[in-house]
Amino acid sequence: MTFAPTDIPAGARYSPAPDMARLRRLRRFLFAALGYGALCVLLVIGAWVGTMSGRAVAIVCAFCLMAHLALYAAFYTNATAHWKEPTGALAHLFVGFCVVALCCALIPEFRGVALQVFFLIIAYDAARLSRLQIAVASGLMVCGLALSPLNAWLFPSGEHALQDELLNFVMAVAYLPALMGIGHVVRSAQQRQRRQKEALETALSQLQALSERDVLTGATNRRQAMVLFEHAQTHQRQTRQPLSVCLLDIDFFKQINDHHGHAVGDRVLRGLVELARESLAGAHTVARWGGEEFLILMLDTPVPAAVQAMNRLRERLRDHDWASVAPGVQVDVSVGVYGHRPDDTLSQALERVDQALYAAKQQGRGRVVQYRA
Ligand SMILES: Nc1nc2c(ncn2[C@@H]2O[C@H](COP(=O)(O)OP(=O)(O)OP(=O)(O)O)[C@@H](O)[C@H]2O)c(=O)[nH]1
Repeated sequence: MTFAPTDIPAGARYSPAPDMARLRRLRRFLFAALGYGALCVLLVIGAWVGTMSGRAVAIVCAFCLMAHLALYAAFYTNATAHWKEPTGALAHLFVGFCVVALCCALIPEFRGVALQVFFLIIAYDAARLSRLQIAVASGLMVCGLALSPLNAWLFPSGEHALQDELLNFVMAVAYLPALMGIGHVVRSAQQRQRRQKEALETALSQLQALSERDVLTGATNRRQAMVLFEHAQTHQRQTRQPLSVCLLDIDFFKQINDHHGHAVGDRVLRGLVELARESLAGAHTVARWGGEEFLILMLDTPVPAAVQAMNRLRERLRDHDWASVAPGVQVDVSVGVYGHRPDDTLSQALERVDQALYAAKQQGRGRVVQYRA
């Protein structure tokens, strides 16, 4: 059943729901930026106490600042949403690689720390990168790392320089498989969690649909019909539009069961719901109220139109060729129609429509009768 949305009062401002994905990305970026901030503080302290070149530190810090301002702009304006990798993990990795490369090239004293920082960056982004992307990033890092021993070999400067550089290189490369493994485990866990969440959501929506439907006919069941009835009442009170309530009962249904069997009776019930749905287009509810009794709620429909619609449905059911269900099956119905008033309670409305149906049965069945007080 569909209801008109509640009107937004004039002058009220519509505020769209915030883009949660964008906010999440921005938060993640700011968290990572804090790490770079800490790195820069460390560098500045190093320069201040005189263990590092102030110029080199200034260059690294300036690069960090510029790169993060550019990244912030991209995240803030949601430009990353159009990127192939909307989380910006690759861009982040690239910035990290440049920072580490700058540190290694300009501040040799800081090389060990810089490499560990790069490990942290990869570990931070590993879950969001594909295996290929991590492999490429790691390969780039290995190449970068290899420059140091190569440099020490080509331009020897001290007794143990080459050995130290080689040791550094081997230690760093040894970390890589572990990092890739961690990335893979985290990513698999995330994917598993996402799949489980999707399966749970699907199961929940199926369960909800099942709990609202009649198992035999697929019509709205009685429990859900009560809920929809209350919604229809609220709708009528808000809009002051007419609401017609109809109760339809198959005439002599017991005889269909007795002559043709219960299975045929079941198929007649299913066929009736199908035909009712076809002939009652619009925002109407067809609910199985009990055995062979159906409640029909017709929103925004005055009683004369509802009576007309019920007569059409009755004729359609009567004239329908039921031979495909079982030869010789005839179906006719009695219907009570009640024009719901905005101040009616649920039980009042149900009692009145039931009285109208009773009158239809009393008057000889096979007819539509409107409730009269
Ligand atoms: N096949 C089938 N029959 C059902 C189902 N639920 C109720 N019935 C049958 O519906 C019949 C209702 O019989 P009655 O209440 O005597 O009504 P009727 O024969 O339609 O007579 P009137 O309503 O007075 O015209 C009973 O035989 C029930 O067994 C169902 O789910 N499937």
